[in-house]
Amino acid sequence: MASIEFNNVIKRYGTGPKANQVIHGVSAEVKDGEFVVIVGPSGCGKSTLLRMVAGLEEITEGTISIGGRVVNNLEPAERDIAMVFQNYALYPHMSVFDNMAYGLKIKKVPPDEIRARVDKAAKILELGSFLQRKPRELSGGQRQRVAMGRAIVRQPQVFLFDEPLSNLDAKLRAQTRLEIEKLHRELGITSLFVTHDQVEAMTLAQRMMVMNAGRMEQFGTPEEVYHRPATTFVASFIGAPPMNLLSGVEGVRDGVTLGIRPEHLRVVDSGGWPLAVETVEMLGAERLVYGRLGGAQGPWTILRMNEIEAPPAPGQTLHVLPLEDRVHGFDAETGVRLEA
Ligand SMILES: Nc1ncnc2c1ncn2[C@@H]1O[C@H](COP(=O)(O)OP(=O)(O)OP(=O)(O)O)[C@@H](O)[C@H]1O
Repeated sequence: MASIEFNNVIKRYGTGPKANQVIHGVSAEVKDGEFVVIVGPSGCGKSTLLRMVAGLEEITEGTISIGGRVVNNLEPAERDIAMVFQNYALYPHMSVFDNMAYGLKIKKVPPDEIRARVDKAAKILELGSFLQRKPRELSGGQRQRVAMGRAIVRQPQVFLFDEPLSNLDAKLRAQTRLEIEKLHRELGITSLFVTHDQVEAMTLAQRMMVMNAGRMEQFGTPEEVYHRPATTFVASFIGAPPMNLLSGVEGVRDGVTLGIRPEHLRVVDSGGWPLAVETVEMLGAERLVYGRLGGAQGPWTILRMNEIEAPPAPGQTLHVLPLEDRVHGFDAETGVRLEA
């Protein structure tokens, strides 16, 4: 096992005046044995970051270390990592056993040991009864487990996952998520997991790295990121529906954007801010009320109500107030969190 250190990592594609810088100086340390999720919207640079750790992409400036050793100039095979991709890339003509054993055979690991390692991985992943099948005889979730098995048998220092669940349907995704969590609990191998899905990030991560346009906006536990977002970007990216970001609210000084999660707005009998209701969405256990807050600029303000509360009608004006200790303040210009 090993830590992973990013030291002012910069990535440019191309050279000269046409160069396109996509990672703008990322510094962070992933601790030995930690499960870290890199999350952000499409194109923010998360795969590029992962591929630089893997050695599939050159590091333009700065360094990446694995276990205290700078790996910038090491070949992928010398980095002691194993990568799981979104398209499992199994060999179709080989059995599950041979797919998992292949990398070890190439490395001339003795057959007894190959058998032992594959059996152990198959047990952890509950693939024991599928070892003689071909990939086409497996479901998508089982194939993804074989891909993970292939990574496990190599006993790497680091696991790298690039959106491994995005080809699975919602139910299987949730199930495989639990399996990956269990895998990490049992093996404790340092893991970097890339996804654009914030639910996946929140549920899997011990810490998450939230990326936006090639910069790391926050690196913290899911609780920290959710309860103390460092920027308005993080505030609106994590959480669905997103945090309300309000400016021009009565009693709030200029230059401050207020952040309030939809579940932290409460309807009050009188006083409070007027909210003109436009639509109400019924989602089963809860309702989302979309409205315009008096004086506030920007998009809808969203209020989350549980289904037991009487729903407002479109056109009605509610009076709402936030829970006092759940109001976030951000610098309107920079988007950075204001303390106090
Ligand atoms: N080989 C390349 N040459 C030039 N630009 C590239 C190359 N690969 C990626 N990029 C650019 O780098 C930026 C980051 O891409 P990257 O694939 O890392 O994003 P991502 O966050 O993983 O996105 P997605 O979730 O869509 O995969 C994008 O703007 C992309 O267009």
